[in-house]
Amino acid sequence: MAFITITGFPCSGKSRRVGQLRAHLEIRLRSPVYEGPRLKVAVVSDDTLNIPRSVYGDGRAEKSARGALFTAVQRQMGQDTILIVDSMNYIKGFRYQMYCAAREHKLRVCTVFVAATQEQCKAWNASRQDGRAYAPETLENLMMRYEEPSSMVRWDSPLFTVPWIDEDVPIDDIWKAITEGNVKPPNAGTQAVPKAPTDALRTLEHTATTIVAAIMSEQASSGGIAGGRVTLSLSPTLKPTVNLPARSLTLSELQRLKRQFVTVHKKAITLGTTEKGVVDWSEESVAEKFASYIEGNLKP
Ligand SMILES: Nc1ncnc2c1ncn2[C@@H]1O[C@H](COP(=O)(O)OP(=O)(O)OP(=O)(O)O)[C@@H](O)[C@H]1O
Repeated sequence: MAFITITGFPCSGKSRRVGQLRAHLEIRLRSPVYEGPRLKVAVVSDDTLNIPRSVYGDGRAEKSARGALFTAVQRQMGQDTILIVDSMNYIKGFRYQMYCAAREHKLRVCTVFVAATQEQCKAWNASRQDGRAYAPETLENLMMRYEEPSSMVRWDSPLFTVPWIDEDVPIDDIWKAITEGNVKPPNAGTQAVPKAPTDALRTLEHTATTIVAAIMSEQASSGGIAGGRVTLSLSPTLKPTVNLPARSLTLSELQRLKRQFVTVHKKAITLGTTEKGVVDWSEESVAEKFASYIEGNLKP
C-alpha cells in the first residue's frame, strides 16, 4: 500500500521519529472514522536485521548490510502494509533503487528527512546508552558522505523534513501522501511482457550506452553545451527527453552515471523482481529510467 523512506544523519533521531510515526499511523488505522483497507505497519531497520553500527566502518560489510536491507524491504512491500525503512539511506542511488521497487509493487511513497545538526548528532552519539553508538571517525565519515534528499527528484518526493527541534512528525501531510497520493505506474509506457533476465541485462546495458552516446553527440552538434530539455533520437520510435545542465558534460561523468545505474538495476533484475510480471525492462522503460537518473544525479 505505501512505502516510507526515512533518511538522515547517523544518530539524528530517526528511530525516535519512526516510533512517533508508527504510533500515529496505528491510531489512525484503528480509528472508527477510518474507512480504508485493513493495513499493518511494518518497520525494516538495521536493528530488526541485527546489523551492528560497526558495518559502517567497513565498506564491504556495509555493502552487504545494504543488500540485506534491500532484500528485506522488497519482501515486506505489499498492498496490505505501510512499510517504513528506518535506516540512514544516505546514498541517492539506494533511495532510487527502493523507489523503483516500490513503484513495481504499485505503492504510494514518501520520504521523511530527519534533520539534525552535526553537533547535535555527535552529542547524542556520545551520550548514547543503548550500546549502538558509532565510532567517532565513522560518524564523521558518514556525515561527509551523506547525500541529502531533494524534493526535486522523483524518488525523494514527496519529501517531508522534520527538524530536530520539532516536537512531532507532520503526520497529517504524511498520512495524506500515503493514503491519497498518486500511485506511479511501474513505467511510463505500456506494461510489457516480462523479459528473461538475460534480455533485460542486455537491454539495460545497451540502452544506457546508447543514451550516453546520444548526449555526447547532441552536445557536439550544439557547439559544446547541450543544456535544457533535449530530445535524444535513439531510433525512429524511441526519442526520450532529458533535462541537461547548461554546461559541458564529460564522457567520463556520463559513463560513471551509466555504471551506477546499470549496477543498481542489475541487482533488481538478478534478485528476480522481473518474475512478478510487473517490471518493464523494455528499451522505452530503461530509457525513461536512465533519463530521470541522469537528471537527478548530474551536477548542475
Ligand atoms: N530529540 C531528541 N532529544 C533527546 N535525545 C534524542 C533525541 N533524538 C534522539 N535522541 C537520542 O539520540 C540517540 C539516537 O536516537 P535514535 O536511535 O532515534 O537515532 P537514529 O538516527 O535512529 O540512530 P541510528 O543512526 O543509530 O539508527 C538516542 O540515545 C536518543 O535518546
